[in-house]
Amino acid sequence: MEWTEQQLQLYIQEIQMPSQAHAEAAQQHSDQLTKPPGSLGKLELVASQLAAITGELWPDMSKRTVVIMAGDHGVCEEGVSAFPSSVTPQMVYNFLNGGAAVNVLARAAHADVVCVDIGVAAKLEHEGLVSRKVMLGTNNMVKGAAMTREQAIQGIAVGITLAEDLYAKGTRMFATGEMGIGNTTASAAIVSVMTGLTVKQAAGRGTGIHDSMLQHKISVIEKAITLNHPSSSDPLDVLSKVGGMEIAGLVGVIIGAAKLRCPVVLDGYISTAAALLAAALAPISKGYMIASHQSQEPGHIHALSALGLAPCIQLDLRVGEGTGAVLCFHFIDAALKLMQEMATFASAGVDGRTDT
Ligand SMILES: Cc1cc2ncn([C@H]3O[C@H](COP(=O)(O)O)[C@@H](O)[C@H]3O)c2cc1C
Ligand SMILES: O=C(O)c1cccnc1
Repeated sequence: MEWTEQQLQLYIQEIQMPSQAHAEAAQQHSDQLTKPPGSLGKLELVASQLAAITGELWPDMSKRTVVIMAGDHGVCEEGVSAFPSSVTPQMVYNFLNGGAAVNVLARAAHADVVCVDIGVAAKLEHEGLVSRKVMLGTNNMVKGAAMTREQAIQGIAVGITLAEDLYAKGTRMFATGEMGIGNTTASAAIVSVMTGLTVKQAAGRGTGIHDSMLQHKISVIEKAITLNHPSSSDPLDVLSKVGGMEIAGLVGVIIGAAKLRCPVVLDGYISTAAALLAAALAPISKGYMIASHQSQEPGHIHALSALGLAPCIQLDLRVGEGTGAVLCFHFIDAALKLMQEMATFASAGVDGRTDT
């Protein structure tokens, strides 16, 4: 089914604010546990946020899914990645066969992996693949728009309907993952337009490009922005002109998760570029986002702070796929377990503070 822009806006209007009352109730409980108040730092904050999101004090987050959106980028013909576009479909099969980094980390974190072909240039067939191809790779953004506005909306709709389907099958927590050679170029363009960072600040080494290729990548992104004039006040314009189809899909997953009152754990730079667009389209969705980690891409921390988010962990990751987001599930599990299992000052007979 094709979505119109109006349908998307109507869906977005249904997103509810996370419940401040539940956040406060969770914080009050946390303050009664046998530790100095606030001393568990982000673990306490995440537990309160989960209560606000779900409306339950200790929600069951055991059914969790990392959604890997895969798409190709026309801009790769400019030479912006250390690897060829052929790696995108090859890695899709690797995900489906369980051999990628994200698969291993997902098994360790008891998470399901769902891989979606939303815009891979090659024809893909595998019984485990979710085939939702909107286009055969984006157009080269230095020659025109990466995709049409309608295709951007279709990509978002794919992400939303997938989130709805997964929710119907029991998923209560989402992680964003992606695969698409060239997608740190599209992400840097989005981050630059949406945050006002210069392209030089927003562009990083992606798969590990050397200095001269990085300079070239910066000039390619600058050229694409000059040619297409994406409007920072119109996220669909930015997505269609300098985005990527897997990024469109992730915008949809984020908006869908927010509408479904589920936390959505963001991975690295590409996921955060999608989150900037989702937040611009649906500001309330920000309350449903958890920033998992700080990527080695230099613009990532700035993109996160533009969203008002702070990463839970810093492991020098620069692989994407959803790896950091899935690792963060362990941290979230720990936060919930502490809240449920720690003794209170009263139950353990521990004296409270005396300085008040
Ligand atoms: C084997 C391999 C596995 C990956 N898994 C994620 N990425 C990551 O690298 C790509 C982005 O970097 P760039 O913009 O420089 O192309 C994306 O596909 C991202 O998911 C991979 C890249 C490679 C080569
Ligand atoms: O931050 C990321 O997610 C990232 C960084 C480099 C390459 N691929 C992904």
